[in-house]
Amino acid sequence: PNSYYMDPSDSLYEICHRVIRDMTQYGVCVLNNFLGKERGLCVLNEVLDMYRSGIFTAGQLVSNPASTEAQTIRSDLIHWIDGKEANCQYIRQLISQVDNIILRANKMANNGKMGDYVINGRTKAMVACYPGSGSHYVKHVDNPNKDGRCITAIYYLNLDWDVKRCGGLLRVFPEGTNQVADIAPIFDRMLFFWSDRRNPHEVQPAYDTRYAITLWYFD
Ligand SMILES: O=C(O)CNC(=O)c1n[nH]c2ccccc2c1=O
Ligand SMILES: [Fe+2]
Repeated sequence: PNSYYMDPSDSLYEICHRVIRDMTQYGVCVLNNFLGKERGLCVLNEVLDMYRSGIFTAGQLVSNPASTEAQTIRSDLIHWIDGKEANCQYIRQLISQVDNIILRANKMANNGKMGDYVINGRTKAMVACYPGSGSHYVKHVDNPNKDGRCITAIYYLNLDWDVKRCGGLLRVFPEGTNQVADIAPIFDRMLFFWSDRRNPHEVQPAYDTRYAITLWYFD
C-alpha cells in the first residue's frame, strides 16, 4: 500500500475514508505528516523528556543467538501512559486525534463496522524505545489469540531516520501473500494495521534510538 501524505487541509472525513479503504484493501494504512512538523516535534520532546527522566521499564533481554558469548541485547523499553500525566499535553492531543479517526471511521464504514469490528475502546498509550545497538523485536502477531485487540495504531517519532544507516525497519508479512510491507519508522508517520494473525510483523535490529507510541483499539 503506498503511503498517503496528509495535508493540513485534509478533512477528518477524507482521512477516515483513506483509513477505511486501506484497511479494507490491505489491512495496513500509512499516513505521513500526521500531526505536521511543529506538533510532531512537541510530541517528540515530551517523549524525550520522559525517556531522560528514566521512567521507562527495562525491555526484555534477548540473548543474541548469533554470537557465541552470552551477550544479551536489550530490546524495547516501554512506558505506559494514559495521557493525563503532567508534561503529556501533546501526547494527549495525539491520542485524541487517533481516537477521532478510529471512532469516526468506525461509524463511516459499512454498517458501522470497520472490518468486522465495532470498536469500543482502547489500551493506554505504550511509549516504546528501542535503544539502538541491535535491539529488535522478533516476528510476532500482536493479538494471536483473540484478546480483543483489533487495530494496532503506531505513531513514529524518529527525525532523519535512514533505514540503511539506522535499521529499525518494521516489516509486515500480510497473511496470504508473499508480498511484505516495509515501513520505515520515520518522524510524524502514523500506521494502522489489523492486530490479529493477518499481520505478523517484526522490528529489524535498530542501531539508533528509535521511539514510537502505540495504541491498541479493541471491540
Ligand atoms: O515499533 C514498531 O514498528 C512495531 N512494534 C511492534 O510490533 C511491537 N509489538 N508489540 C510490542 C509489545 C510490547 C512492547 C513493544 C512492542 C512492539 O514494539
Ligand atoms: Fe507488534
